[in-house]
Amino acid sequence: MWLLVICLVAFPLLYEWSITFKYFCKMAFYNGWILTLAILAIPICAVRGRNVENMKVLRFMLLHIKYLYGIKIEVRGWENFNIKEPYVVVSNHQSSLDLLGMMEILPGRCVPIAKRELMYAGTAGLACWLAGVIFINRKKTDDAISVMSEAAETMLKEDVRVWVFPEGTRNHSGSLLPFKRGAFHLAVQAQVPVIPVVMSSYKDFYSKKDRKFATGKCTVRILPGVPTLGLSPDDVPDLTDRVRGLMLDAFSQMSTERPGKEPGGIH
Ligand SMILES: CCCCCCCCCCCCCCCC(=O)SCCNC(=O)CCNC(=O)[C@H](O)C(C)(C)COP(=O)(O)OP(=O)(O)OC[C@H]1O[C@@H](n2cnc3c(N)ncnc32)[C@H](O)[C@@H]1OP(=O)(O)O
Ligand SMILES: CCCCCCCC/C=C\CCCCCCCC(=O)OC[C@@H](O)COP(=O)(O)O
Repeated sequence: MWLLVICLVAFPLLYEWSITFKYFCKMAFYNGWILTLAILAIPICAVRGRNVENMKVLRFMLLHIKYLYGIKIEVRGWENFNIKEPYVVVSNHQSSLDLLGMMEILPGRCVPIAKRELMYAGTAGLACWLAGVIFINRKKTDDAISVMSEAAETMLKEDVRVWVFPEGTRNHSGSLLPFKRGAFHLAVQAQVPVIPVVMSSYKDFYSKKDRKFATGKCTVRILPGVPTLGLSPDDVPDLTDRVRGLMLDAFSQMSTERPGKEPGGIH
C-alpha cells in the first residue's frame, strides 16, 4: 500500500524534474554553444575589423542551431524584404531563442540594436561588437536617443538596415508589450520604411515559466513595409500605434492557427 502511495507521488515528481532538468540543460547548451561559436567567429570577423558584413559570418554560424533543437521555422512574406533602400525592421521579442528566427531571415547589411549589457557577454559580446551591433544604454534615455540618431545617419550614408525589438525587453506573456518609440523615430529621421516581423508564440514548445523546452514549430511573418516618407516627429506616436496594431493582428491570427496548418480554414 505504502509502496503504491510512494510511487504515485514519486513518478509525477520525477517526471516534472526531468522536464525541468531538460530545460536547464538545453538552455545551458544554447548559451554555451553560442559562446563557443563566437570563439570561432571572432578571428574570422577580426580580419575585416568592426564591419556590418561580419553579421553574415554570425548568421551562417548560428543557422544550424534550429536543427540541433528540432525547431522548424516557417517563413512567410519574404517578398516584403525585396527593397533595395535601407529600412528598419521591428519584431516581437519573446526570449533569447528569437535569435534563431532572426538569423533565419536576417537581410544583408542589417544590424540589431541591443542592450549594452550584451557587449559584456564574453565572446558573444565581442562577436556582436565586431559585427556592428548597435549598443544602447536603456537606463540613459538621452544617450540611447543620441546613439539612435547617429544610427539614422549611418543607415543612409553606409546603406545599413537596422533591426529593433520595440518592446525593449523579452516578453513571453502571449501578447505584445507597449512599444518604445526609438525605432519609429529612427525610421522617420532616416525617412525609410518600417518592416514589421512577427514571430509566432513559442508556447507549444517553450516556456521559461514552466521550464519547458521541447521540439516544435515557429512561424515568422514578414509584413509589408510601412512608409514614413514625409512623416515628422509629431507623427511618431501614431506610426508606433499603427505598426503595433498590425503586428498584434498578425500575432493573434498566428496564435489561433494550429501548428502545421495553413491559415484560413479547417483542413
Ligand atoms: C557566432 C557567434 C554569435 C554571437 C552572438 C550573436 C548575436 C547577434 C545578434 C544579437 C541580437 C541582439 C538582440 C538584443 C535584443 C535586445 O537587447 S532588446 C533591448 C534593447 N532594445 C530596445 O531597448 C529597443 C529600443 N529602445 C527604444 O527605442 C527606446 O525608445 C529608448 C530609445 C531606449 C528610450 O527608452 P524609454 O525612455 O524607456 O522609452 P520611450 O517612451 O520610447 O522614450 C522616451 C521619450 O523619448 C522619445 N524618443 C525615443 N527615441 C527617440 C529618438 N530616437 N529621437 C527622439 N526622441 C526619441 C520618445 O518619443 C519619448 O518621448 P514622448 O513621446 O514620451 O514625449
Ligand atoms: C565571461 C562572461 C560570460 C557571460 C555569459 C553570458 C552568457 C550569454 C551567452 C550567449 C549570448 C547569447 C546571445 C543571445 C542574444 C539574445 C539577447 C537577448 O535576448 O537579450 C535580451 C534582451 O533583448 C532583453 O533583455 P531583458 O529581457 O530586458 O533582460
